[in-house]
Amino acid sequence: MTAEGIVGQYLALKRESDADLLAMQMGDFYEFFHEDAEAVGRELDLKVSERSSGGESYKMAGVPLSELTPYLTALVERGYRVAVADQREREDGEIVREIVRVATPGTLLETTSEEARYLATVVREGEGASGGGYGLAFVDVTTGRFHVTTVEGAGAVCTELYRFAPMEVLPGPEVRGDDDLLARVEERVEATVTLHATEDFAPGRARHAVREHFGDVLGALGGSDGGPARSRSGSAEGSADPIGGAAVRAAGAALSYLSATGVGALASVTRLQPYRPDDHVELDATTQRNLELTETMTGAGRSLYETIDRTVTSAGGRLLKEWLGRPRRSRGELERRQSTVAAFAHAALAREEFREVLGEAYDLERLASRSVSGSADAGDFLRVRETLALLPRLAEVVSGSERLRASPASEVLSRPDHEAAADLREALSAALADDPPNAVTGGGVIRHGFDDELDDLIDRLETNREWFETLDERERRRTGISRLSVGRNKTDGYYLQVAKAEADAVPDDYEGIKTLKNAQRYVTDELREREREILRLEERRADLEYELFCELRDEVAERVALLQDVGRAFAELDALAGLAVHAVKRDWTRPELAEPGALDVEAGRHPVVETDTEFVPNDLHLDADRRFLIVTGPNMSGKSTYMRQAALITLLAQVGSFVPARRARVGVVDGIYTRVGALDELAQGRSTFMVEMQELSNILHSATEDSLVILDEVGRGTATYDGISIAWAATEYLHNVVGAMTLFATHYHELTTLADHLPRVVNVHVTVDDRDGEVTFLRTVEEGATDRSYGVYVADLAGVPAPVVDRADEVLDALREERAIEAKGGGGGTVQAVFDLGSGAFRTAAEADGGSATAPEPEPDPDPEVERVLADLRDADPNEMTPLEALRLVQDLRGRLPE
Ligand SMILES: Nc1ncnc2c1ncn2[C@@H]1O[C@H](COP(=O)(O)OP(=O)(O)OP(=O)(O)O)[C@@H](O)[C@H]1O
Repeated sequence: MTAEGIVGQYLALKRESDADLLAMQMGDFYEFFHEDAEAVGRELDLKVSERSSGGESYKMAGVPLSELTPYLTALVERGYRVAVADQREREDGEIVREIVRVATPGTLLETTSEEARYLATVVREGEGASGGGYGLAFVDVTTGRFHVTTVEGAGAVCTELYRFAPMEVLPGPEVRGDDDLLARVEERVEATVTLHATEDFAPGRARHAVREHFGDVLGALGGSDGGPARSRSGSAEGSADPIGGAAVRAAGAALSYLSATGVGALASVTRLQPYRPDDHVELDATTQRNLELTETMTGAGRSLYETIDRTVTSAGGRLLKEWLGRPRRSRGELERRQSTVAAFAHAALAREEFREVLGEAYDLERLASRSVSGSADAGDFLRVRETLALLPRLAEVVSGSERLRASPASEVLSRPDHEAAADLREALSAALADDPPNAVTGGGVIRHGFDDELDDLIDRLETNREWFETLDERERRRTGISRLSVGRNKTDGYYLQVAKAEADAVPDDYEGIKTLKNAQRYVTDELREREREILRLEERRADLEYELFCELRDEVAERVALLQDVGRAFAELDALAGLAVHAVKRDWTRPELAEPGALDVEAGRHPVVETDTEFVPNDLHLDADRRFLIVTGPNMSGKSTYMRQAALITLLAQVGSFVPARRARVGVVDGIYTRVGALDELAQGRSTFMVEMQELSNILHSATEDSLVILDEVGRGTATYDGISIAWAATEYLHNVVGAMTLFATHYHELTTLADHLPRVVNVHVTVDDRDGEVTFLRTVEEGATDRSYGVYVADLAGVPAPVVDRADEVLDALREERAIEAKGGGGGTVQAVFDLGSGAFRTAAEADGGSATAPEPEPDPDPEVERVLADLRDADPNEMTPLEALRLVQDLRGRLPE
């Protein structure tokens, strides 16, 4: 075919696929043309050559067939979707090329990273404005995990997307037009957005895809199979059914996409795991970022995950990370995890032995996926075998320790089918050679004694090879030629080589095939015959071994669920044992889990800050009567740390971990909401105040009385009085209406007075010692408000000249003059109070109106002379008077007043 023909074919195939790049096989290479070649050259530093044909020039870049995988992986990991077209010879001899697969970020099996690689689909029920029910599916083909759920509202969609951090997102047809949602997704998640065929999102088709893959799972899960939402527990009012119609559509579309991209990974997805968002603690995307669970806001320093991760396997690390993003609400499950952590924490010797054995484990979930997709090699199966062999060893360690034996660890370990695992292990041991080569097609993979036919082939091969090995000696003896040797190479095959000087002595049956400078090469009939036999045997052996290997691969693929079970049990125990190690190392304590609405921490610490600071522990107490703490203290005193510490202790407790405290009692929360500084939005050029208000709005809408809310300086992004007003109103609302446990750090000293009038608001402050003008941060949190207004105070500390500081104080007082805010108490019986910014104190509403605190006296009729005095006073303009005139006026007016 001409070059134009090839390029034409390339472009036609490219048009056929919606991939970003196309790799097309041409003989021993995969080639990219035109812009694709440029993109690949740029991304992978690959040489791009300029060709021309028929007056047209085009760019071209290629990679050898055997090296496609690493290049493909690198491109896909950079976010490209790459179609692969293979070539094949038709019966009539013509070479045809067709796309056999599309490698995409969410379907990539050959990944080098240990991170989870989720593909997400998002659909919305019905047309119309955004909001309403959404169905979500998350599938990781590298581990076979497949989660589906239904959520309400676009915010919840972002929350779930942030939790799973997918590599690729497939928006359903209704979501594609929702620019707002897509923009939010793009901002929060670094994923490739792919527009997959609309028809695969259609309810009937999607349901069919789910049924075809999983069987009648929808009925079994108690799902409504597309009908009205029905909850599994039947009790959770208002919460969406995880496997309702929208979720089925999302799941079905994900399955269709996996099968359309042709990676063969679909088979690794063995179970559909529906979940209800309310199984987990609500942790919106902002909060996950603010709490720096898996990455820090600035990129510097260490995240919570990096600080506490002591797992010894990559699957364990992945699971721990997932847990941190999805804390649980079920006390039963949490107590089970805690008991396991406690057992590992106490049984130090057994724990270390357990971890040492577990450290030998390979990533079984990943190996399972490779096995079913057909990409596993013999080395992978050795790793499967070795990892399965750890199961009885780990069981032995557990049963050898009284504490571990009595803990849920032994139940976790007994979940996978040990007998089936042993059978598979034996099958692999029996079949696999000890040190098989990577290539599965060249022989040497299957163990001697596994298959009679193969053994026979190998024996015959050996006999023939031995014949060749001893041939030189035999021929030297037979011919008397001393410089005679036997060799083999690609072009000549086996041959006899005789030094030229002795060439005259060769017998008649020697047939010359090549003349070299100093030697002559020969073959004989028998040698040819033996050679043909060896080639035939070698080929047959390779074929047979490959056949046997494929049978083995099928056998392993059939046990994919078993491998996943073992892999998941190992991951879970690794995560829990890792938490125990950290708990012991940092002297953490097992928190008591309690009903929602209480948080009681004695000598608590911040889990990340404590690792690199001489940390000053602090107490924290919240309960039904003390639900709202206003935290004051100068900049840098430790307010944020104290509040984040509260959130992180709660979160860790709801992951099942121990917590950094001497003692802790944690009421299980339904959500953690935070609103803290706005570093990153600034970088994105958005209005910080707008973002702040959106986040506040989300908290006020979403939090419940079972939630924990952390507010750090809300209202700071606008004019002071607007800021105070918003902070004030938010406090009232959270206190009176929402009732969430709240910690609110503020520099608005004015707010601290709210504690006197809202019954459940309490002031605490972080102490500093500022005697002798030297400031020492004490970091202890004490009851009561600070008696200072810190803005001016900090200016003073910073060395701003005294006249400026004094003047600032005066201006502040002037600003506050005559301004008063009414504090609204919750419930009918609460006294309405008015806050006077001038005096910094509350008065009752009656006092504020000018009366006294007691019952108001009836108003006397106004005296007409007094009215006239007042009228004259109003008309007087002090700016037009000299001081003497003003003095006279005052004297005059006073004289006219009745006694
Ligand atoms: N209890 C503590 N023990 C030791 N160091 C602490 C403690 N609390 C906070 N710190 C350290 O003090 C520094 C300031 O803390 P933080 O950011 O919480 O202060 P802040 O009062 O919120 O400041 P700002 O008002 O400026 O936001 C941090 O570097 C932190 O590591």
